[in-house]
Amino acid sequence: MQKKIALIQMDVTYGDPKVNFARVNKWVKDAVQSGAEMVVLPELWDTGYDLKRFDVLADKDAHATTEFLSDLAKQHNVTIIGGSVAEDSKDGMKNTMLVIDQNGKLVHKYSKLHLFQLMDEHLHLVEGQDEADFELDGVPSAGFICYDIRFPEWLRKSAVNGAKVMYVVAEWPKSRIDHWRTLLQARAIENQCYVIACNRIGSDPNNEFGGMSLVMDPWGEIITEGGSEEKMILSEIDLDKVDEVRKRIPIFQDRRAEWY
Ligand SMILES: NC(=O)CCC(=O)C(=O)O
Repeated sequence: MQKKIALIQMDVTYGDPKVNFARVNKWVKDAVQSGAEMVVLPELWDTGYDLKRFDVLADKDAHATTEFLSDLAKQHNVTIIGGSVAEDSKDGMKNTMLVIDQNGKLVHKYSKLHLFQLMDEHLHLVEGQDEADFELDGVPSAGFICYDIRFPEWLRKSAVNGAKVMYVVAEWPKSRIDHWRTLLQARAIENQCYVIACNRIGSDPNNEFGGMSLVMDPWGEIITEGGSEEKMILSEIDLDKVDEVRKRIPIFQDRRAEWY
């Protein structure tokens, strides 16, 4: 099974959802015109890290953002890994990933589990209480948000549950972009799955972001990499490769979970 994917390595205007909605509208249209069947957006594409103003900016229960992405998905018959958005939930503010199928149905909602203290998330957000796993077009998949990739046990859980594709959405600063690449490669190799990772570009008052969005195959080879400009990265994945790699080195049979 093959799939054509567009990663939107976009700039995000700090604290201005209206401008960012218009941007995403155009990017999704361009991606579909280029033949993409799936579009992946970065972390907090609607507000950026304007956490201090989440009380006025965050979307109540992510209703408006879900509706916006759902309309786009239906209109263009495309699946959207909707990055993450600022959600004003009943439990508090969350950094929430939305996954929408090509019929506009919300198939998965995941709020970031690991809050990143270096960017003050712990002061403004509450952590999610969701599983990372979901099924999309019959493919076992999982979604993670940025700092989550530093917790291999969290991604491993999804691989053990059967995930063949892991989506990662991020606002990862340029200053640690080597960590980004290395961690993603390790997650792909150790879990023998595709890693599809979309990072933003541009800057906000506190950080310059690094781009380098990428698609990594289950052998850990980079199929496509985004560099450091604002752009759409088109890539194709072949899911049969996951089974081939898992057969060649059968780590899921060989692991001795009773020892660790
Ligand atoms: N937005 C994030 O979670 C950033 C994580 C990050 O930069 C890291 O080094 O980890």
